Amino acid sequence: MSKLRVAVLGAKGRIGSEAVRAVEAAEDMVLVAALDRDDKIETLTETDAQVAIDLTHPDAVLDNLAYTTTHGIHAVVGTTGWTDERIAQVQDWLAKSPATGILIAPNFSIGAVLTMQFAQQAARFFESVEVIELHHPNKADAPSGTAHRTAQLIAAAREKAGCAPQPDATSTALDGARGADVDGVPVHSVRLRGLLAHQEVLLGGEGETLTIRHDSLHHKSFMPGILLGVRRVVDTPGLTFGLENFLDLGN
Ligand SMILES: NC(=O)C1=CN([C@@H]2O[C@H](COP(=O)(O)OP(=O)(O)OC[C@H]3O[C@@H](n4cnc5c(N)ncnc54)[C@H](O)[C@@H]3O)[C@@H](O)[C@H]2O)C=CC1
Ligand SMILES: O=C(O)C1=N[C@H](C(=O)O)C[C@H](O)C1
Repeated sequence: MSKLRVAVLGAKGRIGSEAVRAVEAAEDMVLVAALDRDDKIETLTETDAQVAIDLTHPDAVLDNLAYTTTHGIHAVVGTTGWTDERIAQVQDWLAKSPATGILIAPNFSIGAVLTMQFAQQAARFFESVEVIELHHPNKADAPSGTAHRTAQLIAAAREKAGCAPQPDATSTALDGARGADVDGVPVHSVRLRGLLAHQEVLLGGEGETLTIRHDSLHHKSFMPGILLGVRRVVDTPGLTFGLENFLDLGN
């Protein structure tokens, strides 16, 4: 069987450099390009890349996807900063290149994906839910893509179940003290040297709390998810949002 021809964008970055090593070590893949900021994206077509893994920056990812989609190159995207408008733009490009697949995953680690699933499952049983994400201080965006997605999933589950808005009697607060509001769910961002990527979902009800916590302690935690995404995206045309769609989670 021929090997998948894979390129990494953001190859000199924290997660991109780990992805380069993971692709090189995968027996069913060959790394055809490892590009960073000053390299020309045309290298993707020159090297006949089948899949591009984008681990760059929210300011760069859309231009990269415009190129890959137009040229029929599948993409596995870990870069964050997704809004409804940006996703709609990607859908427009895909409509003109219907055989192309794009996977956008807010988080490639299995533990983080399960955290989102468990939080979504638990959300309707508790009066209050808040999300705290904790990352290294070099991170460009806040809140994290994972926390944003977690809060959206929680809010959707609560709305579907007809939950009342969360109680909060705060009448005076310093700006930011109650976090960012994502669809009614407060999301708090901590940036601290020594951390990598961590998240807690706090759920509270009468006389009890439930805390769901996940810790990524090394960038290796994201690699099995990225490699799975590469293997699956070539046979999955259109946009897939979330690695859970490629995992058999039984729901
Ligand atoms: N979905 C997931 O599981 C994960 C996602 N991420 C996300 O991946 C992104 C990168 O994170 P880090 O590696 O920590 O950042 P980083 O700053 O260490 O690396 C980003 C790299 O992309 C390069 N770059 C910028 N623009 C580029 C362009 N147009 N073409 C090619 N390369 C370009 C930069 O020079 C840099 O080397 C962030 O959005 C982060 O949130 C990070 C870890 C896991
Ligand atoms: O920047 C990071 O490091 C990470 N970014 C992703 C996010 O914003 O959720 C995934 C993980 O948290 C690591």
